[in-house]
Amino acid sequence: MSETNNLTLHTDFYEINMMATYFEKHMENRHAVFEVFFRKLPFGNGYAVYAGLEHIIQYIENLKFTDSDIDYLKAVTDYPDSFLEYLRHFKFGGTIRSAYEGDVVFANEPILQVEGTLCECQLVETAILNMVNYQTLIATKASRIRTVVGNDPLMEFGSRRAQEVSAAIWGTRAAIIGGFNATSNVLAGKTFGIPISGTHAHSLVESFGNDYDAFNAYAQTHHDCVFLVDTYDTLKSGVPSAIRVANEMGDKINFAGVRLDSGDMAYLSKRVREVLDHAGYTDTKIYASNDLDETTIASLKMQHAKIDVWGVGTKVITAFDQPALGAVYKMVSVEDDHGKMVDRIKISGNAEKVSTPGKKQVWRITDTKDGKSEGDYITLANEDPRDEKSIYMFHPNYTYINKTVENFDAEPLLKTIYRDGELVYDRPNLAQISEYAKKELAALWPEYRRELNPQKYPVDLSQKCWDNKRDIIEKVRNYVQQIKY
Ligand SMILES: Nc1ncnc2c1ncn2[C@@H]1O[C@H](COP(=O)(O)OP(=O)(O)OP(=O)(O)O)[C@@H](O)[C@H]1O
Ligand SMILES: O=P(O)(O)OC[C@H]1O[C@H](OP(=O)(O)OP(=O)(O)O)[C@H](O)[C@@H]1O
Ligand SMILES: O=C(O)c1cccnc1
Repeated sequence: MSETNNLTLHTDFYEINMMATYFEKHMENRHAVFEVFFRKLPFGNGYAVYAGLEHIIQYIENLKFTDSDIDYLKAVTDYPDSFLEYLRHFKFGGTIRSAYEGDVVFANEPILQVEGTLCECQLVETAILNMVNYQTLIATKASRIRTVVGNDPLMEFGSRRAQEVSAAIWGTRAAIIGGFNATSNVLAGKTFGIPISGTHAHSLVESFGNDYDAFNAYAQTHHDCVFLVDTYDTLKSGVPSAIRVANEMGDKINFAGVRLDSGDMAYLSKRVREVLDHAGYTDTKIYASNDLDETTIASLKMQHAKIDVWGVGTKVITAFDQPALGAVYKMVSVEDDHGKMVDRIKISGNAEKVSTPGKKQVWRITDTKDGKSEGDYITLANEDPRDEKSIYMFHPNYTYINKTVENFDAEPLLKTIYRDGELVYDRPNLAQISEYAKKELAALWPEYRRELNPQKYPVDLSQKCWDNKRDIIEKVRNYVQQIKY
């Protein structure tokens, strides 16, 4: 959260162990390129909403082994003093290219790239994956919920159920990127400038022992009032007590809403709406909470529930139905003994798991006429489709799925955030990021956006990228065949 947080040791031990080996073998300054990608979209969604970059920037800004870090490593490892001294003076001097927070991203394409010395690339793997994996997952879950909620206000209520403090705070921020409007978490509000929003708990009513006294007391201490009406009996006691207090207080309060937190919310919301309207409170909103997610909300919408404001906690902040995104960080190119960059691959028996070697760029291809998405086109970093009149896009594994695209615009997805250790990215605020996210999502065809069984968005390789991959697979195959032990 705080800019002064030093998370340098927030890395897996094996990263520093590899750094020690590179250092001993005088390879620490070899140039390398690593890329982050995930293999499968979460929740069966048609896209993911990228988040995590702000925390990565805060992490990189504070990346430094402190004296106490060095003392700790000296105590628990057998690292030679020369390596510990190297760590003491370690400074991140690499280049990071990344999607922007709020970008829609897809499986099997690089969403972040780190280029620098072998050592610096290796050290940052764990923290970068930690931040991108969690925040992208939450932003995507939030976006699914936003899809079914339409334009209704959507509040994040999850802090009490989040996987500890940092997840609550950064998860809330990610939920805002995914389309939530406000949070109940006051620290997240202060830290990121998120609007804070809140009603009251059942304990307020229990403290007074009845709805009327509790609402009355609340109304005497707050102008804007949303009363939680389900503690004892929503229709017999909760709503009538809220109306009585509102009538008595008149203009002294803004009777903004009532909140339902249990029972059949389709039935109750319709009945409560009738009662409020009948009493003349047609502008008073009905809030709903209680284990909501995109499925229950879609169902409530289908039942024409009269709910105006949605509070969602557990299911968004914990990404309840899928606990991890599974993004990985893979080496794609490294300097050899002769100072030449060689592309690297990770082979797998499963074609989908074979990594795509080489430093790459992802181009978002859109139709010039309507700005709508045609697909993503992965090229080697030195290719630029903007120089071409038409591009041939084909599926990397099923090459018979292909198309030729003309009259297109191509926007690079990976933008430079750090150049040689220097932050060159002008960071937008969270409100700007969520506006951007909304705009990017709108550029996707609705077929990719629906939350149930969406169409698969094309993520294709350029011919050069594909040829490079095939050549390297061939080389690895030859190498494996000639091994004799
Ligand atoms: N009309 C409805 N259609 C679909 N789902 C609903 C409807 N009304 C409520 N739900 C959802 O059904 C679930 C009901 O949860 P639960 O069994 O805890 O019932 P409850 O009435 O809230 O009881 P409790 O008082 O113990 O909280 C919640 O996830 C809620 O959001
Ligand atoms: O259900 P979620 O989506 O996670 O939303 C947050 C929940 O947290 C509160 O319940 P809790 O029982 O913790 O406290 P309460 O006494 O205020 O009802 C609130 O009433 C919601 O039901
Ligand atoms: O303000 C609320 O209504 C609220 C806050 C946190 C959790 N549940 C509800």
